[in-house]
Amino acid sequence: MAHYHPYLWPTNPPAFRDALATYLTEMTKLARRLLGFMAADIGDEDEELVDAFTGKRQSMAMHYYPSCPCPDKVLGITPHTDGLGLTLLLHLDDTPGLQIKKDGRWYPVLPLPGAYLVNVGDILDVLTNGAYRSVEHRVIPDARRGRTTVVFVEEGTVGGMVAPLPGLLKEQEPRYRSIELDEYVKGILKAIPEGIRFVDTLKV
Ligand SMILES: O=C(O)CCC(=O)C(=O)O
Ligand SMILES: [Fe+2]
Repeated sequence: MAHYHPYLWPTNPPAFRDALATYLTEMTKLARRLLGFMAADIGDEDEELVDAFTGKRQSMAMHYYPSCPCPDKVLGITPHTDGLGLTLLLHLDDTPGLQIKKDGRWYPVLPLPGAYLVNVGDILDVLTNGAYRSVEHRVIPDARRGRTTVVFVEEGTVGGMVAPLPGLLKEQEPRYRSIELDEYVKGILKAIPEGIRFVDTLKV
């Protein structure tokens, strides 16, 4: 809990911070379960993937995208892959807007009532040695309706390193070189304005 900073959130309405704390607890449990499924899927029997995320930094954001009369002229969020580990996205309404890129084309990802959108970030890509690929996405505003989302993000490392899980490297060649988390974050911040994906520079 060293990174827990509830004072950053508004005090009005009065129940807001408590509700967020409960939400964070439940999201942490959901993330653990999802990572357990992913670990089983990639043959990570010791659940190194779950350990990589346990007790690590988490963050949350709430996005509001106002409607825009010229949606083809602006972007809600520019194209990117999530730089950190695992993103869980909740739609608070049924306004469309999120798109993912596949084979050079953009495809809409429509909100489903009661469903979370699980977005693989670059660190999860590295930890799983490329088994789970991070996905490029963007947000387009809607012409008539606003859109609100809640984003929960977790970071993962192997002993402070952004690196393929050691257990996987017993039978696979590393697809990424290892780097300390601090250096990784500095790398991302430098790469964004240059329009490059830092994780691409780690590929071997
Ligand atoms: O609000 C959304 O639909 C996407 C947000 C997003 O891509 C992000 O926060 O990284
Ligand atoms: Fe994103």
